[in-house]
Amino acid sequence: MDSSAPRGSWPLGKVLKVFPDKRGLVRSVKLQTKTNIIVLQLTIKPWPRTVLWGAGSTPCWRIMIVLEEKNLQGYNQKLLSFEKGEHKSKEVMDMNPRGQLPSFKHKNYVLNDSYAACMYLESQFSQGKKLIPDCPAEQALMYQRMFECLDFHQKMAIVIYYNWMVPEAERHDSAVKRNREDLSAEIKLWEGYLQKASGSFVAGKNFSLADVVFFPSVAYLYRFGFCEERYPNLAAYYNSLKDRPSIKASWPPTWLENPQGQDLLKDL
Ligand SMILES: N[C@@H](CCC(=O)N[C@@H](CS)C(=O)NCC(=O)O)C(=O)O
Repeated sequence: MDSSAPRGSWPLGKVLKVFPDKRGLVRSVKLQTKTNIIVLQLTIKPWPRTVLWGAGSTPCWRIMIVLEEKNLQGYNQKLLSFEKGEHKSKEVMDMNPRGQLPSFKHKNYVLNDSYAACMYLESQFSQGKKLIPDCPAEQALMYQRMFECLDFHQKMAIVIYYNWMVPEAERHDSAVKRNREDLSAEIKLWEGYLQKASGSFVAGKNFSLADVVFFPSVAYLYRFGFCEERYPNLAAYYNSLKDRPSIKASWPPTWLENPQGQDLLKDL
C-alpha cells in the first residue's frame, strides 16, 4: 500500500494513526472500530513496476533516482547489455519500438521516455521526496533547467559518442572541434547557473526533477575525465550530490566494477 492511499474511510473503522516505515510505506494502522481499538499489520504488495535498463545510461539512471527518491524500491528490473544488442531484443521492442532503454512500465502503462516516466512517477506517487516545487517561481525555474538539460546532454553525447554515432567515412576533424566548442560553451552556461544558484541544487533550494535529469549528465562529464579545478561550481555540485542515497543506490554498476573512466574530456 502506498502511504498516499485513502486513510480516513476504511470499512473496518476510523483510522486513528498510521505507522509508516523509514521508507514512508504504511506498515500498520490503528483503527477505531464500533467496539474497540485495533492495530492492523499490513502486508505490502507493491504495484507492479518494471524497468528495463542499461548500465551507464543517463536516461535509465534518471528513472532509478526517482524510484529511490519516491521510496518505490523493490520494483522488477532487468539490466540489459548494449554491447550484446539486448536493447534490440524482442522483449524491449515489444515495449519500446525504438529499441531504446529505458523502457518503463507501471501496471499496463508503458513510458519509454525518461522525462515522461519521471514526471509520471512524481504525479502518481505523493510518498517520499516531493520533486516538483509548488511555488510558481521555483517551479518555473525547475522546468526551465530540466528541459534545458536536454541540450546539455545532447552536446555531451555527440562529443563522447562521436565515433559510435558517425560512420567512419562521414567523420570530420572540423566537426569534432565544433562539437567540443559547443559543449564547452554549454558547460560554461551551467557553471554560471550554479554560481548564481541560491542553494546547492541546480534549480533552487531543494533537490528536484531538474537535479534528477542534470546530475547523471554531470557524473558523465567526470567519468570521461572532466577537470574539477576549471569549473569549481560544477565540481561542488557533483561532490555534494554524488553521495545522496538515491544517487548512490542507483550508481551505474559498471562504474563501480570499473572505477577508472576515460580521459576524453580532460582538456575541455
Ligand atoms: N528520450 C529517451 C532516450 C533514450 C536513449 O537515447 N537511450 C539510449 C541509451 S542512453 C539507447 O537506448 N540507445 C540505443 C539506440 O538508440 O539504439 C529517454 O530520455 O528516455
